[in-house]
Amino acid sequence: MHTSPLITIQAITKSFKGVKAVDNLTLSVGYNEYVALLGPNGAGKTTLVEMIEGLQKPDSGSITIQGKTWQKDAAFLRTIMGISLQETKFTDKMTVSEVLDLFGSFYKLGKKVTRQILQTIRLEEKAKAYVVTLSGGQRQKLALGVAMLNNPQLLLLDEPTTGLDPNARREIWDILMQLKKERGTSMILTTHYMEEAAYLCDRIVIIDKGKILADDTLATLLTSYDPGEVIAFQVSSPLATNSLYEIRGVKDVHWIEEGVKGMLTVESITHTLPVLLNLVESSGNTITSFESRKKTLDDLFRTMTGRSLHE
Ligand SMILES: Nc1ncnc2c1ncn2[C@@H]1O[C@H](COP(=O)(O)OP(=O)(O)OP(=O)(O)O)[C@@H](O)[C@H]1O
Repeated sequence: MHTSPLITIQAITKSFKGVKAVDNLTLSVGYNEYVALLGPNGAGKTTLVEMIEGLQKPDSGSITIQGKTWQKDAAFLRTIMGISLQETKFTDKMTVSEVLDLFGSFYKLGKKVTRQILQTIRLEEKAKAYVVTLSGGQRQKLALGVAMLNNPQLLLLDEPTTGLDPNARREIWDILMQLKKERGTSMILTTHYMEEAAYLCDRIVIIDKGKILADDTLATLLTSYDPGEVIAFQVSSPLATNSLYEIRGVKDVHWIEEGVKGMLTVESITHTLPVLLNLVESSGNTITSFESRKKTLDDLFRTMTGRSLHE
């Protein structure tokens, strides 16, 4: 049993030309814990991850990993980390197994280990294929294979499935879940995909402007921070915002197109819906599209910041 977390980050700040990319941020990550960093472009995710990786130095604050710091124990920290950067580039002139053997040789690993990794990342049938011939998903799997060669305690993955199709994404998710179960790995993952954070991670940390807005399990984030349900709708002619706020149980009105296409956050769909339909019909208006659903992390983020995660 570990008594202290794997990573302890205390009040770190990093500025670029007066802009605080990471702003007095405190966070810890436990052993065998998977944590997702979720936030819009420019939120500070990459800067935070690069400081944990030792690629950037905080202006102030401290980072300890397994009780060690980059200032004193860089060589040790390198041995416990597996890193995959956004869009890893490998030379096209090598085959898949040559890439794994080359990186494996840095850790003095024999071919037996690299064959095992090839199996884990499910690229055996591509062992002799040149990197240039691989699909996007296969390249990402290879990058993951390289990141896991040294059997790392901590995996740091920057958008590992961006741009991949759902099947390739799912395969990478399976590999990561297998690692968690079989090797007790911890992971910090940055992503723009809520489903990815939800599927893989024990905790979700929402970041904006270098600060943590929320840090919790998905279930807690969705229930206790901002409970409610969502009605997304479109009408044929404009509705007044006031008239919507007058409906009992409506907590928020967000227009995608002012007056005609919007989303209501409501306490209960079953209570609000009949009143909404009545309001629309009694004014001779028509609903042209309609969808009701539970809240998502994107809704939560919009409530917190007024913006979407995907802007
Ligand atoms: N080397 C740098 N020089 C100047 N500004 C930087 C540098 N690196 C990051 N920034 C700025 O710091 C802020 C945070 O950037 P960062 O790349 O960490 O965000 P991010 O959340 O990873 O975004 P994305 O999802 O787009 O990768 C941004 O305003 C960015 O422009």
